[in-house]
Amino acid sequence: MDDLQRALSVRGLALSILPEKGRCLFSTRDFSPGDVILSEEPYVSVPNRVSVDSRCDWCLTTSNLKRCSSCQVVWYCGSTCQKSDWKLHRLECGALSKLDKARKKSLTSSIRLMVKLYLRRKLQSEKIIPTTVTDNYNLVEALVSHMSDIDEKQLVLYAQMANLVSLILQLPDINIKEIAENFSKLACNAHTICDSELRPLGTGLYPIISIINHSCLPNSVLVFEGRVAVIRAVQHIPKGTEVSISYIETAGSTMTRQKALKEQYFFSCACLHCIKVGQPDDIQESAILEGYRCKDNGCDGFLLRDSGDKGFICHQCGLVRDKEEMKEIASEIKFLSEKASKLLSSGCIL
Ligand SMILES: C[S@@+](CC[C@H](N)C(=O)[O-])C[C@H]1O[C@@H](n2cnc3c(N)ncnc32)[C@H](O)[C@@H]1O
Repeated sequence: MDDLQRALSVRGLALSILPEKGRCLFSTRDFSPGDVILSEEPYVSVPNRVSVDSRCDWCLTTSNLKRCSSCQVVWYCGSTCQKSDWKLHRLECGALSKLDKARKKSLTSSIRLMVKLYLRRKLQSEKIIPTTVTDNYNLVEALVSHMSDIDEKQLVLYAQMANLVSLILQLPDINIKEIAENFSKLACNAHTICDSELRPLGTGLYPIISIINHSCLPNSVLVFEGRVAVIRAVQHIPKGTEVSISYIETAGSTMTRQKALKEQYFFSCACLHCIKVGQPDDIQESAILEGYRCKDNGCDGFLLRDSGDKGFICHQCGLVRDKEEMKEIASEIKFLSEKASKLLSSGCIL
């Protein structure tokens, strides 16, 4: 911990713990908009499984790919990327080569990410890959898992996935429960690696960046430069401020954001945006973003997502419309607007 604090303090950051949020990063100096606060290589990463194109397992490009002739699963764009990944892929290749064709085809990104996580841990513990204060498995151990919040169905799924990982790895002393817990950690800590146009390329685990908490009014943003994750300030961050990013699409109503955060990250956001829930400007903003007018008996209120997630409730007359009704309304609106744009483009409406 002291070594990590020292490494962070060089960057103008400090690790702290808040009772309501757990670990967090604070600034120990001022940052200006655009400043790079932190950048991190992934502890492990995998390309997305894409139907037509494959991606280089190291840099995630789709150009000049050649498949590993031995395992027939992993692709590289050239010898530089292949060499960078070789120590880990040598082990992974041996494990994947033993799988039959159908199993190889059904390998998901999450399974591959977990296999790589355990192989990297093994290589670091055997000192084949060096360990540093910002690149070690202890940082993965420290991640939150929310195991006690997960429902039974999800736990069963994680246990099945853990069994598959264990079958692929064939390592002695492998702990299925620990692998299942690591799947839960990935769910609330791994990041989707995107290109500059926000197209998803892969998934990576960045254990230092994973210390950063969420705000719907964040002072920083996570972007990717290739596989490197970069945290940049989007506003002036004075010394002594918590660094925050947004985990979700912020262009949603307060209830929609709260629902997304609760479902994936198991917390209720209490940022300055969220505490305004129910206030006139929050209702106005939510109505613009979600766009349903009540219109029941001429009511001019807005249908907004209800906090209990039953459906939508009119803030003016209190009418509740359940999710099915809202789905029907949404598809009717879609149908009508498609019809209108067809008529417009055919010149029938002037
Ligand atoms: C990626 S981790 C962030 C670091 C985490 N606080 C820790 O102790 O490792 C995500 C988890 O942090 C907590 N968290 C993040 N942002 C929060 C917030 N604004 N309020 C409360 N908890 C938050 C939630 O438990 C969430 O699942």
